[in-house]
Amino acid sequence: MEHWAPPPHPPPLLEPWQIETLMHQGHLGVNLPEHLKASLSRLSSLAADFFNQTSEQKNTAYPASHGTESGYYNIEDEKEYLTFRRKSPGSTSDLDLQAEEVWETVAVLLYRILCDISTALGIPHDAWNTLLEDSLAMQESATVDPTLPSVLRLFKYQPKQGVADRHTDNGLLTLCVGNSRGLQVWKPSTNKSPGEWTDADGPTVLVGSTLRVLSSNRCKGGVHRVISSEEGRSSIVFALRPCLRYGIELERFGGFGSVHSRQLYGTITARKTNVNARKTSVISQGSGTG
Ligand SMILES: O=C(O)CCC(=O)C(=O)O
Ligand SMILES: [Fe+2]
Repeated sequence: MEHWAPPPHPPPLLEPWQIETLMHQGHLGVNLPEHLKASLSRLSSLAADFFNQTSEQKNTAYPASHGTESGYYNIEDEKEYLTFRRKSPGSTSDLDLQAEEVWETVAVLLYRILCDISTALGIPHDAWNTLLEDSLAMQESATVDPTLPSVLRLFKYQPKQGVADRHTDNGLLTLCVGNSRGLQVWKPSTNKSPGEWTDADGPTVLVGSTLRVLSSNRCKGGVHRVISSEEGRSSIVFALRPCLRYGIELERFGGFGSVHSRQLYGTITARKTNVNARKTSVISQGSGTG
């Protein structure tokens, strides 16, 4: 029998003009497949049930750990959010299972977009393999694995006060799906017009700083913020961040030399203030979920 090798990478997802737009402005509104929309909407209603519980129930079910990086976190009079980082062993709650399903589907979608970007930039698709190890599905683990920083976040912004300051996410790519307006993206200036904030147009993919750096700035970082709204807002955010276990040969990405992923990501995160933490100091350059 003739042997067929498996396809080396997933099939293209976006049109070349969409990839060009994403790389140029750092963000892009995307149409999601129907099955993912249904999956997100189930997660959104389970998230609403979760947020309707008492603080004690929320803190007990998902204790915060690693600062803002895992579990339930509440910023008084602003927003509350639940961060999934791993699958708790033995968990069978509907919310956990739905989060796991959304993680897998969105991670694969972002991986396909990463491959589309690679095609546009002449980066071999397998250059991403070590950076995505164990990240395309939620890993089961008793404790948070510091080498796997990807997160799925469910936000509930309070009416009139829920915000996130201007920032670029840290990771590779982020998908934000909100139930109403509030997310704004920065449109870079062109010859004809100055830069401006515009409302995100539905589900939005954002380029994170790690991808910007790996692409030697050929992909711009997606600058965004969340502004308050009368009715408040809920959103689901998945941030695909690099696995921090291996060195990266930068030649494969069109650069020079090599760097350990942990060092690269550490440098990127060290320069920023977390826009999802309680405010303690003046923000210079913010970073959010991704
Ligand atoms: O709620 C959103 O849609 C975006 C939140 C955000 O930018 C972040 O957490 O980094
Ligand atoms: Fe963000």
